[in-house]
Amino acid sequence: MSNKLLVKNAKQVVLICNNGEKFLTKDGMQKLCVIENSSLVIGSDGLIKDIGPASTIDFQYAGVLFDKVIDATGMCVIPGLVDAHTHPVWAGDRVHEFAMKLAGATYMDVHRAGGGIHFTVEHTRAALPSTLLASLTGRLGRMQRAGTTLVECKSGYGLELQTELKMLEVIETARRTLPINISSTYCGAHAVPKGKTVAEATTDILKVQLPQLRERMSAGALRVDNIDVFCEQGVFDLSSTRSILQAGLDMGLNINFHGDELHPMNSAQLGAELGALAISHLEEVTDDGIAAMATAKTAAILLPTTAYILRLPQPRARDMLEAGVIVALGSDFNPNAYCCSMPVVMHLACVNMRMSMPEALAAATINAAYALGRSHTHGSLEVNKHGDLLVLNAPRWEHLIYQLGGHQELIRYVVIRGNVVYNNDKTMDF
Ligand SMILES: N=CN[C@@H](CCC(=O)O)C(=O)O
Ligand SMILES: [Zn+2]
Repeated sequence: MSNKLLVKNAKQVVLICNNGEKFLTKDGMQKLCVIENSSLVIGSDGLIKDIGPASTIDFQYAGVLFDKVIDATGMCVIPGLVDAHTHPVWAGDRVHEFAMKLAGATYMDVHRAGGGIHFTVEHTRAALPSTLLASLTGRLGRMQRAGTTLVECKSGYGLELQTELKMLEVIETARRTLPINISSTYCGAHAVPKGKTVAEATTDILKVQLPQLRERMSAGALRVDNIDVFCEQGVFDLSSTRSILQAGLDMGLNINFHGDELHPMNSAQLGAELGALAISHLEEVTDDGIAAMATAKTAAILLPTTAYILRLPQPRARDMLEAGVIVALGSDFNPNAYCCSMPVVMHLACVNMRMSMPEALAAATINAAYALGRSHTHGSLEVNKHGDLLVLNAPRWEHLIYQLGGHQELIRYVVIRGNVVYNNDKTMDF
Protein backbone atom coordinates (compact mmCIF):
# COMPACT_ATOMS: atom_id res chain seq x y z
CA MET A 1 0.00 0.00 0.00
CA SER A 2 1.25 3.46 -0.81
CA ASN A 3 1.96 6.03 1.85
CA LYS A 4 -0.56 8.81 2.29
CA LEU A 5 1.55 11.91 2.30
CA LEU A 6 5.05 13.27 1.85
CA VAL A 7 5.65 16.83 3.02
CA LYS A 8 9.04 17.62 1.64
CA ASN A 9 11.79 20.11 2.11
CA ALA A 10 10.18 22.32 4.76
CA LYS A 11 12.24 25.25 5.98
CA GLN A 12 11.25 24.41 9.57
CA VAL A 13 9.44 21.43 11.07
CA VAL A 14 8.31 22.18 14.62
CA LEU A 15 8.13 18.80 16.34
CA ILE A 16 7.37 20.46 19.73
CA CYS A 17 9.11 17.57 21.53
CA ASN A 18 10.72 14.31 20.44
CA ASN A 19 11.09 12.07 23.46
CA GLY A 20 7.50 10.97 23.93
CA GLU A 21 6.83 13.69 26.51
CA LYS A 22 3.18 13.75 27.58
CA PHE A 23 3.36 17.46 28.49
CA LEU A 24 5.88 20.26 28.77
CA THR A 25 6.51 22.64 31.67
CA LYS A 26 8.91 25.46 32.47
CA ASP A 27 12.09 25.31 30.34
CA GLY A 28 10.64 22.53 28.21
CA MET A 29 8.05 25.00 26.90
CA GLN A 30 10.73 27.56 26.03
CA LYS A 31 12.90 25.21 23.98
CA LEU A 32 10.70 23.53 21.44
CA CYS A 33 12.21 20.94 19.18
CA VAL A 34 12.54 22.51 15.69
CA ILE A 35 14.40 20.94 12.79
CA GLU A 36 15.36 22.72 9.57
CA ASN A 37 15.25 21.66 5.91
CA SER A 38 13.31 18.51 6.71
CA SER A 39 10.64 16.22 5.33
CA LEU A 40 7.88 14.18 6.94
CA VAL A 41 6.17 10.96 5.83
CA ILE A 42 2.65 9.85 6.80
CA GLY A 43 1.94 6.18 6.20
CA SER A 44 -1.19 4.48 4.87
CA ASP A 45 -2.58 4.24 8.42
CA GLY A 46 -2.52 8.04 8.80
CA LEU A 47 0.26 7.90 11.39
CA ILE A 48 3.62 9.64 11.14
CA LYS A 49 6.12 7.17 9.73
CA ASP A 50 9.28 9.20 9.39
CA ILE A 51 10.67 12.68 9.96
CA GLY A 52 14.18 13.73 9.05
CA PRO A 53 16.53 15.78 6.91
CA ALA A 54 15.09 16.30 3.44
CA SER A 55 18.08 14.64 1.76
CA THR A 56 17.80 11.51 3.95
CA ILE A 57 14.06 11.14 3.33
CA ASP A 58 14.62 11.70 -0.42
CA PHE A 59 17.13 8.89 -0.44
CA GLN A 60 15.14 6.47 1.76
CA TYR A 61 11.87 6.96 -0.11
CA ALA A 62 13.22 7.13 -3.67
CA GLY A 63 10.75 5.23 -5.86
CA VAL A 64 8.16 4.85 -3.05
CA LEU A 65 4.57 5.79 -3.89
CA PHE A 66 2.67 8.56 -2.11
CA ASP A 67 -1.01 9.48 -2.53
CA LYS A 68 0.05 13.12 -2.28
CA VAL A 69 3.25 15.12 -2.13
CA ILE A 70 3.39 18.66 -0.75
CA ASP A 71 6.43 20.68 -1.68
CA ALA A 72 6.94 22.81 1.43
CA THR A 73 10.01 24.64 0.18
CA GLY A 74 10.24 27.94 2.08
CA MET A 75 7.36 26.92 4.36
CA CYS A 76 6.97 25.62 7.92
CA VAL A 77 5.24 22.58 9.34
CA ILE A 78 3.73 22.53 12.84
CA PRO A 79 1.43 20.05 14.59
CA GLY A 80 -2.30 20.61 14.21
CA LEU A 81 -3.53 22.94 16.94
CA VAL A 82 -5.53 21.59 19.87
CA ASP A 83 -8.39 23.68 21.27
CA ALA A 84 -8.96 22.40 24.81
CA HIS A 85 -12.20 24.27 25.66
CA THR A 86 -15.21 25.07 23.49
CA HIS A 87 -19.01 25.28 23.73
CA PRO A 88 -19.83 24.90 20.01
CA VAL A 89 -23.38 23.43 20.10
CA TRP A 90 -26.06 26.08 20.56
CA ALA A 91 -28.81 28.06 18.91
CA GLY A 92 -29.46 31.79 19.25
CA ASP A 93 -26.53 34.18 19.16
CA ARG A 94 -25.94 36.81 21.85
CA VAL A 95 -24.77 39.75 19.81
CA HIS A 96 -27.25 41.96 21.73
CA GLU A 97 -25.52 41.03 25.00
CA PHE A 98 -22.15 42.02 23.60
CA ALA A 99 -23.57 45.52 23.26
CA MET A 100 -24.80 45.39 26.91
CA LYS A 101 -21.38 44.28 28.11
CA LEU A 102 -19.64 46.99 26.10
CA ALA A 103 -21.96 49.45 27.87
CA GLY A 104 -20.77 48.17 31.27
CA ALA A 105 -22.87 45.11 32.27
CA THR A 106 -20.83 42.29 33.83
CA TYR A 107 -21.12 38.62 32.87
CA MET A 108 -23.05 37.89 36.08
CA ASP A 109 -25.33 40.95 35.66
CA VAL A 110 -26.46 39.50 32.34
CA HIS A 111 -26.70 35.96 33.76
CA ARG A 112 -28.80 37.04 36.79
CA ALA A 113 -31.11 39.02 34.52
CA GLY A 114 -31.99 35.74 32.78
CA GLY A 115 -29.64 36.25 29.83
CA GLY A 116 -26.28 34.65 29.18
CA ILE A 117 -26.35 30.87 29.48
CA HIS A 118 -30.12 30.96 30.23
CA PHE A 119 -30.83 32.73 26.92
CA THR A 120 -28.84 30.11 25.03
CA VAL A 121 -30.50 27.27 26.96
CA GLU A 122 -33.94 28.46 25.90
CA HIS A 123 -32.97 28.55 22.21
CA THR A 124 -30.99 25.31 22.30
CA ARG A 125 -33.83 23.40 23.97
CA ALA A 126 -36.12 24.51 21.14
CA ALA A 127 -33.69 23.68 18.31
CA LEU A 128 -33.87 20.56 16.16
CA PRO A 129 -30.84 18.24 16.24
CA SER A 130 -30.39 18.82 12.49
CA THR A 131 -30.20 22.59 13.04
CA LEU A 132 -27.68 22.16 15.82
CA LEU A 133 -25.62 19.77 13.71
CA ALA A 134 -25.57 22.16 10.76
CA SER A 135 -24.31 25.07 12.88
CA LEU A 136 -21.82 22.84 14.71
CA THR A 137 -20.46 21.62 11.37
CA GLY A 138 -19.99 25.20 10.19
CA ARG A 139 -18.22 26.20 13.40
CA LEU A 140 -15.92 23.17 13.38
CA GLY A 141 -15.09 23.96 9.75
CA ARG A 142 -14.08 27.47 10.74
CA MET A 143 -11.91 26.10 13.55
CA GLN A 144 -10.30 23.62 11.18
CA ARG A 145 -9.49 26.34 8.66
CA ALA A 146 -7.85 28.24 11.54
CA GLY A 147 -5.63 25.22 12.19
CA THR A 148 -7.48 23.28 14.89
CA THR A 149 -7.32 19.51 14.34
CA LEU A 150 -8.42 18.32 17.83
CA VAL A 151 -11.16 20.14 19.73
CA GLU A 152 -12.97 19.65 23.00
CA CYS A 153 -16.75 20.12 22.61
CA LYS A 154 -19.07 20.59 25.61
CA SER A 155 -22.78 20.10 26.11
CA GLY A 156 -24.30 22.38 28.76
CA TYR A 157 -27.06 24.42 27.13
CA GLY A 158 -29.77 21.91 28.05
CA LEU A 159 -29.48 21.57 31.83
CA GLU A 160 -32.00 18.71 31.64
CA LEU A 161 -31.71 15.17 30.36
CA GLN A 162 -33.32 15.48 26.96
CA THR A 163 -31.42 18.49 25.69
CA GLU A 164 -28.11 17.45 27.21
CA LEU A 165 -28.42 14.12 25.39
CA LYS A 166 -29.48 15.91 22.20
CA MET A 167 -26.31 18.01 22.35
CA LEU A 168 -24.06 15.03 23.10
CA GLU A 169 -25.65 13.09 20.23
CA VAL A 170 -25.01 15.98 17.86
CA ILE A 171 -21.37 16.04 19.01
CA GLU A 172 -21.22 12.25 18.52
CA THR A 173 -22.51 12.57 14.95
CA ALA A 174 -19.89 15.22 14.23
CA ARG A 175 -17.21 13.01 15.76
CA ARG A 176 -18.20 10.08 13.54
CA THR A 177 -18.60 12.01 10.31
CA LEU A 178 -16.15 14.93 10.27
CA PRO A 179 -12.37 14.68 9.96
CA ILE A 180 -11.64 16.94 12.95
CA ASN A 181 -10.82 15.02 16.15
CA ILE A 182 -13.29 15.64 18.97
CA SER A 183 -13.12 15.17 22.74
CA SER A 184 -16.67 15.20 24.08
CA THR A 185 -17.63 16.70 27.44
CA TYR A 186 -20.82 16.37 29.46
CA CYS A 187 -21.44 19.78 31.07
CA GLY A 188 -24.96 19.38 32.48
CA ALA A 189 -23.84 21.48 35.47
CA HIS A 190 -23.13 24.56 33.36
CA ALA A 191 -25.79 26.60 35.18
CA VAL A 192 -28.58 26.01 37.67
CA PRO A 193 -31.73 25.74 35.55
CA LYS A 194 -34.45 28.33 36.15
CA GLY A 195 -36.89 27.19 38.85
CA LYS A 196 -34.42 24.77 40.52
CA THR A 197 -32.13 25.14 43.53
CA VAL A 198 -28.49 24.05 43.39
CA ALA A 199 -29.41 20.99 45.46
CA GLU A 200 -32.27 20.04 43.12
CA ALA A 201 -30.11 20.55 40.03
CA THR A 202 -27.34 18.43 41.58
CA THR A 203 -29.79 15.64 42.43
CA ASP A 204 -31.15 15.70 38.87
CA ILE A 205 -27.63 15.35 37.48
CA LEU A 206 -26.67 12.56 39.89
CA LYS A 207 -29.90 10.59 39.80
CA VAL A 208 -31.31 11.22 36.31
CA GLN A 209 -28.78 12.59 33.82
CA LEU A 210 -25.59 10.67 34.69
CA PRO A 211 -27.30 7.24 34.93
CA GLN A 212 -28.90 7.75 31.49
CA LEU A 213 -25.58 8.88 30.10
CA ARG A 214 -23.86 5.81 31.52
CA GLU A 215 -26.45 3.59 29.88
CA ARG A 216 -25.95 5.16 26.44
CA MET A 217 -22.19 5.02 26.81
CA SER A 218 -22.17 1.34 27.68
CA ALA A 219 -24.54 0.59 24.78
CA GLY A 220 -21.95 2.23 22.48
CA ALA A 221 -24.44 4.90 21.37
CA LEU A 222 -22.40 7.75 22.80
CA ARG A 223 -18.77 8.33 23.54
CA VAL A 224 -18.21 10.93 26.27
CA ASP A 225 -14.69 11.69 27.44
CA ASN A 226 -14.93 14.35 30.14
CA ILE A 227 -17.17 15.74 32.89
CA ASP A 228 -17.45 19.48 33.53
CA VAL A 229 -19.11 21.72 36.15
CA PHE A 230 -19.20 25.53 36.33
CA CYS A 231 -17.91 25.91 39.90
CA GLU A 232 -18.72 29.53 40.74
CA GLN A 233 -20.55 31.73 43.24
CA GLY A 234 -24.23 31.74 42.28
CA VAL A 235 -23.75 28.64 40.10
CA PHE A 236 -22.43 25.32 41.54
CA ASP A 237 -20.71 25.56 44.94
CA LEU A 238 -17.71 23.51 45.95
CA SER A 239 -19.61 20.66 47.56
CA SER A 240 -22.09 20.12 44.70
CA THR A 241 -19.18 20.40 42.26
CA ARG A 242 -17.33 17.72 44.20
CA SER A 243 -20.22 15.27 44.15
CA ILE A 244 -20.89 15.73 40.42
CA LEU A 245 -17.22 15.42 39.43
CA GLN A 246 -16.76 12.37 41.66
CA ALA A 247 -19.79 10.68 40.08
CA GLY A 248 -18.36 11.39 36.61
CA LEU A 249 -15.00 10.02 37.64
CA ASP A 250 -16.67 6.86 38.92
CA MET A 251 -18.16 6.40 35.43
CA GLY A 252 -14.73 6.61 33.85
CA LEU A 253 -14.91 10.23 32.69
CA ASN A 254 -11.95 12.60 32.95
CA ILE A 255 -12.49 15.60 35.18
CA ASN A 256 -12.11 18.84 33.23
CA PHE A 257 -14.09 21.72 34.75
CA HIS A 258 -14.62 25.50 35.00
CA GLY A 259 -13.04 26.85 38.18
CA ASP A 260 -11.92 30.00 39.97
CA GLU A 261 -13.13 32.21 37.10
CA LEU A 262 -14.94 35.11 38.73
CA HIS A 263 -14.25 34.39 42.43
CA PRO A 264 -11.62 32.35 44.26
CA MET A 265 -13.56 29.15 45.03
CA ASN A 266 -10.69 26.77 45.86
CA SER A 267 -11.65 24.93 42.66
CA ALA A 268 -7.97 24.32 41.89
CA GLN A 269 -7.43 22.56 45.22
CA LEU A 270 -10.59 20.48 44.69
CA GLY A 271 -9.53 19.49 41.19
CA ALA A 272 -6.05 18.54 42.33
CA GLU A 273 -7.52 16.43 45.15
CA LEU A 274 -9.85 14.59 42.75
CA GLY A 275 -7.08 14.01 40.22
CA ALA A 276 -8.64 16.30 37.60
CA LEU A 277 -6.93 16.18 34.24
CA ALA A 278 -7.64 19.88 33.74
CA ILE A 279 -9.30 22.99 35.15
CA SER A 280 -10.28 25.90 32.91
CA HIS A 281 -10.27 29.67 33.48
CA LEU A 282 -8.49 30.17 36.85
CA GLU A 283 -8.50 33.97 36.61
CA GLU A 284 -8.96 34.01 40.43
CA VAL A 285 -6.80 31.04 41.42
CA THR A 286 -4.80 31.40 44.65
CA ASP A 287 -1.13 30.59 45.26
CA ASP A 288 -2.19 27.43 47.10
CA GLY A 289 -4.34 26.44 44.15
CA ILE A 290 -1.43 26.90 41.76
CA ALA A 291 0.84 24.78 43.97
CA ALA A 292 -1.79 22.04 44.25
CA MET A 293 -2.23 21.89 40.46
CA ALA A 294 1.52 21.70 39.86
CA THR A 295 1.85 18.78 42.28
CA ALA A 296 -1.19 16.91 40.93
CA LYS A 297 -0.22 17.49 37.26
CA THR A 298 -3.64 18.97 36.66
CA ALA A 299 -3.44 21.11 33.51
CA ALA A 300 -4.56 24.74 33.60
CA ILE A 301 -6.58 25.53 30.47
CA LEU A 302 -6.24 29.28 30.12
CA LEU A 303 -8.78 31.14 27.97
CA PRO A 304 -7.44 34.52 26.85
CA THR A 305 -10.64 35.44 25.00
CA THR A 306 -12.76 35.39 28.19
CA ALA A 307 -10.62 37.85 30.11
CA TYR A 308 -10.35 40.01 27.00
CA ILE A 309 -14.06 40.16 26.21
CA LEU A 310 -15.27 40.43 29.82
CA ARG A 311 -12.43 42.75 30.79
CA LEU A 312 -11.49 40.44 33.67
CA PRO A 313 -8.09 40.28 35.33
CA GLN A 314 -5.84 38.10 33.20
CA PRO A 315 -5.13 34.55 34.43
CA ARG A 316 -1.72 34.46 36.14
CA ALA A 317 0.02 32.51 33.40
CA ARG A 318 3.54 33.52 34.45
CA ASP A 319 3.00 32.45 38.08
CA MET A 320 1.57 29.14 36.90
CA LEU A 321 4.43 28.55 34.47
CA GLU A 322 7.03 29.37 37.10
CA ALA A 323 5.37 27.00 39.57
CA GLY A 324 5.59 24.18 37.01
CA VAL A 325 1.88 23.97 36.16
CA ILE A 326 1.05 22.33 32.81
CA VAL A 327 -0.41 25.33 30.98
CA ALA A 328 -2.75 24.71 28.03
CA LEU A 329 -4.90 27.04 25.93
CA GLY A 330 -8.46 27.02 24.61
CA SER A 331 -10.60 29.37 22.54
CA ASP A 332 -13.63 29.10 24.88
CA PHE A 333 -15.75 29.44 21.73
CA ASN A 334 -19.30 30.10 22.99
CA PRO A 335 -22.04 32.70 22.40
CA ASN A 336 -20.23 35.01 24.85
CA ALA A 337 -16.78 34.62 23.30
CA TYR A 338 -17.21 34.12 19.56
CA CYS A 339 -13.69 33.12 18.58
CA CYS A 340 -12.81 30.06 16.50
CA SER A 341 -9.13 30.83 16.06
CA MET A 342 -6.34 29.32 18.12
CA PRO A 343 -3.77 31.56 16.38
CA VAL A 344 -5.68 34.57 17.77
CA VAL A 345 -5.84 32.86 21.17
CA MET A 346 -2.06 32.33 21.13
CA HIS A 347 -1.52 35.96 20.17
CA LEU A 348 -3.69 37.14 23.09
CA ALA A 349 -1.90 34.72 25.43
CA CYS A 350 1.43 36.26 24.46
CA VAL A 351 0.40 39.91 24.62
CA ASN A 352 -2.05 39.88 27.54
CA MET A 353 -0.82 36.94 29.61
CA ARG A 354 2.86 37.49 28.86
CA MET A 355 3.56 34.05 27.51
CA SER A 356 6.38 33.62 25.01
CA MET A 357 5.57 32.34 21.52
CA PRO A 358 7.11 28.88 22.18
CA GLU A 359 5.13 28.64 25.45
CA ALA A 360 1.93 29.55 23.64
CA LEU A 361 2.52 26.96 20.91
CA ALA A 362 3.33 24.23 23.46
CA ALA A 363 0.16 25.22 25.34
CA ALA A 364 -1.90 24.95 22.13
CA THR A 365 -0.46 21.59 21.09
CA ILE A 366 1.10 19.02 23.46
CA ASN A 367 -0.28 20.51 26.69
CA ALA A 368 -3.79 20.99 25.31
CA ALA A 369 -3.66 17.38 24.09
CA TYR A 370 -2.59 16.34 27.62
CA ALA A 371 -5.56 18.24 29.10
CA LEU A 372 -7.81 16.06 26.90
CA GLY A 373 -5.97 12.82 27.70
CA ARG A 374 -4.71 12.60 24.10
CA SER A 375 -1.05 13.54 24.28
CA HIS A 376 0.05 9.96 23.56
CA THR A 377 -1.45 10.32 20.07
CA HIS A 378 -1.66 14.07 19.40
CA GLY A 379 0.04 17.37 20.11
CA SER A 380 3.51 16.82 18.62
CA LEU A 381 5.07 15.54 15.42
CA GLU A 382 6.62 12.23 16.46
CA VAL A 383 6.75 8.86 14.77
CA ASN A 384 3.57 6.81 15.37
CA LYS A 385 1.50 9.81 16.40
CA HIS A 386 -1.43 10.94 14.24
CA GLY A 387 -0.44 12.70 11.03
CA ASP A 388 -2.21 15.96 11.98
CA LEU A 389 -0.29 19.02 10.85
CA LEU A 390 -0.36 22.49 9.34
CA VAL A 391 1.79 23.77 6.50
CA LEU A 392 2.39 27.49 6.95
CA ASN A 393 3.30 29.79 4.10
CA ALA A 394 5.99 31.57 6.11
CA PRO A 395 9.72 31.04 6.64
CA ARG A 396 9.41 30.96 10.46
CA TRP A 397 6.58 29.37 12.43
CA GLU A 398 6.24 32.36 14.75
CA HIS A 399 4.45 34.27 11.98
CA LEU A 400 1.29 32.35 12.91
CA ILE A 401 1.22 34.16 16.27
CA TYR A 402 2.88 37.42 15.28
CA GLN A 403 0.46 38.22 12.43
CA LEU A 404 -2.70 38.97 14.43
CA GLY A 405 -5.62 37.51 12.49
CA GLY A 406 -3.20 36.48 9.73
CA HIS A 407 -3.96 32.76 9.76
CA GLN A 408 -6.33 33.04 6.81
CA GLU A 409 -3.39 33.85 4.59
CA LEU A 410 -0.69 31.91 6.41
CA ILE A 411 -2.22 28.45 6.72
CA ARG A 412 -1.61 26.76 3.36
CA TYR A 413 -2.73 23.22 4.22
CA VAL A 414 -4.47 21.55 7.15
CA VAL A 415 -3.81 17.80 7.31
CA ILE A 416 -5.62 15.28 9.53
CA ARG A 417 -4.45 11.66 9.61
CA GLY A 418 -2.52 12.26 6.43
CA ASN A 419 -5.49 13.66 4.50
CA VAL A 420 -5.51 17.26 3.30
CA VAL A 421 -8.74 18.60 4.84
CA TYR A 422 -8.11 22.20 3.84
CA ASN A 423 -6.16 23.43 0.86
CA ASN A 424 -5.98 27.19 1.00
CA ASP A 425 -4.84 28.03 -2.48
CA LYS A 426 -5.62 31.69 -1.87
CA THR A 427 -2.54 32.12 0.32
CA MET A 428 -0.29 34.89 -0.85
CA ASP A 429 3.43 34.75 -1.22
CA PHE A 430 5.09 35.65 2.00
N1 LIG B 1 -18.07 30.37 32.35
C1 LIG B 1 -18.86 29.53 31.96
N2 LIG B 1 -19.03 29.07 30.72
C2 LIG B 1 -18.57 29.69 29.52
C3 LIG B 1 -19.50 30.74 29.03
C4 LIG B 1 -20.71 30.15 28.49
C5 LIG B 1 -21.72 31.14 28.07
O1 LIG B 1 -21.68 32.32 28.51
O2 LIG B 1 -22.60 30.74 27.29
C6 LIG B 1 -17.13 30.10 29.55
O3 LIG B 1 -16.33 29.21 29.76
O4 LIG B 1 -16.76 31.26 29.34
ZN1 LIG C 1 -16.45 27.40 29.14
